[in-house]
Amino acid sequence: ENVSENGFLTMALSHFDCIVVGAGIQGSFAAYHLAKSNKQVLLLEQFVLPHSRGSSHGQTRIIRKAYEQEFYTRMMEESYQLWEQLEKEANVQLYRRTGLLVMGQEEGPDFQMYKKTLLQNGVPTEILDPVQFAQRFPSVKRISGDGALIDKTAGVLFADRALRAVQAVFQRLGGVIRDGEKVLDIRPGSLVTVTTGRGTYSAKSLVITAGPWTNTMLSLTGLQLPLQVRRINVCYWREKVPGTYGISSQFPCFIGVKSHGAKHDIYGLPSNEYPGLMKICYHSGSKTDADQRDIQTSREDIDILSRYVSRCFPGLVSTPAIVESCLYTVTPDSHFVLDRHPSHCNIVIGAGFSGHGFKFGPVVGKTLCELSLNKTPSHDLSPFQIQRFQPQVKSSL
Ligand SMILES: Cc1cc2nc3c(=O)[nH]c(=O)nc-3n(C[C@H](O)[C@H](O)[C@H](O)COP(=O)(O)OP(=O)(O)OC[C@H]3O[C@@H](n4cnc5c(N)ncnc54)[C@H](O)[C@@H]3O)c2cc1C
Ligand SMILES: O=C(O)[C@@H]1CCCC=N1
Repeated sequence: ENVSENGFLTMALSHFDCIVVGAGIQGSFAAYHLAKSNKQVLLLEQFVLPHSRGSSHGQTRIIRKAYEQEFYTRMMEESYQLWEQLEKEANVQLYRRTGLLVMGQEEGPDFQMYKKTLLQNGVPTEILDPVQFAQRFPSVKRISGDGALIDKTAGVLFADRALRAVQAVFQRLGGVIRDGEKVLDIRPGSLVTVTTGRGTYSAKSLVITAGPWTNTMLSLTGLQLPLQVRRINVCYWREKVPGTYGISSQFPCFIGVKSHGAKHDIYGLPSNEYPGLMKICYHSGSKTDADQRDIQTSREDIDILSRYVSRCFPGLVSTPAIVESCLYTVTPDSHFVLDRHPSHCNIVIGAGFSGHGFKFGPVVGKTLCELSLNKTPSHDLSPFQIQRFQPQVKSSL
């Protein structure tokens, strides 16, 4: 494989400053920031790109500053700026502002935390009383006792387009993507050696952003993190009158905070990618294995969604018209892992994005780049350290 068109061995290409494993949104942004720091970077992806087997595929994701934890809201300040920068570099629209409607038990701790974080951080926010809610959203039935607010900064990210854009800019900066090339072995050391099905490469540092395959990769380095892979049913619901909940009718994204007795949040995006269909999902799913996800194990989440849709969204047919699938890689506290490997400081790990990492892609990529280049991280990484899992972290050697 290391033979160029004119027959010379291209040995020079097999050594890089940094190798990134996994070309989902996090690995692609890590590679992009490393290339911007003038590093020679190799981005390895097991599947031929684009693919729909991980967590970063699909047309849309929610972007928002509304979070229960302030550290995410603060990181999003920078993430918005970096998304805008990528839009300019790639000359493509990646974000459309819609606002985010947050609904939840008014006096409950979750809803109160969203409200507090938004207000304390000066995020443009509207609080709606029941009368204002009914006037503004006649097509949504508010659950009695629910409060409602709008994060006005929120909107939709065009996910597939974003992934293509960041990879294209990375390549324009001189970065190398090798797709259809699965990493089979990792040898830690002052130079890390990575073997794929097609060749062996070395680098001063390695970034592992393997999504649902993270523990498979980490087992090659003697580490296991407490990560669970979950299959998410991505459900689209037909509008009885097309456009009722449409992006063009200024309908917002929404989060129903543990609504209607559900253990997890329910969230949705206005109809857009499939005309006449609104995407509404449950923020959990059945445990699976990254390579076994197509074996459906449970429909419990779809039943919860159907009940919610029929109660709160009377303008939708309450059985899904399309069900696609996607994977979450979830940590015990739902916070990310952004850290160095505990035994090998030149191996950096970005994992466990727990179903809410896409919007942070640019800032996560920047952080992984900083860790990999031994720079001081721009954000406080204490919520994301591996040591918080002790004693659940296992050595697999
Ligand atoms: C249904 C759904 C809805 C979501 N909604 C939102 C949302 O609204 N807002 C938001 O911010 N986030 C959302 N998320 C979460 C977000 O999409 C993920 O956090 C993010 O995509 C994770 O990206 P990743 O790069 O870590 O993983 P992935 O995209 O899975 O990338 C990992 C890559 O590593 C590759 N890889 C693995 N092993 C190897 C190997 N051995 N060799 C080479 N390559 C390898 C994989 O093939 C894959 O391409 C949602 C997720 C899902 C599933
Ligand atoms: O990250 C997001 O915004 C979405 C909606 C809430 C649950 C998870 N993903």
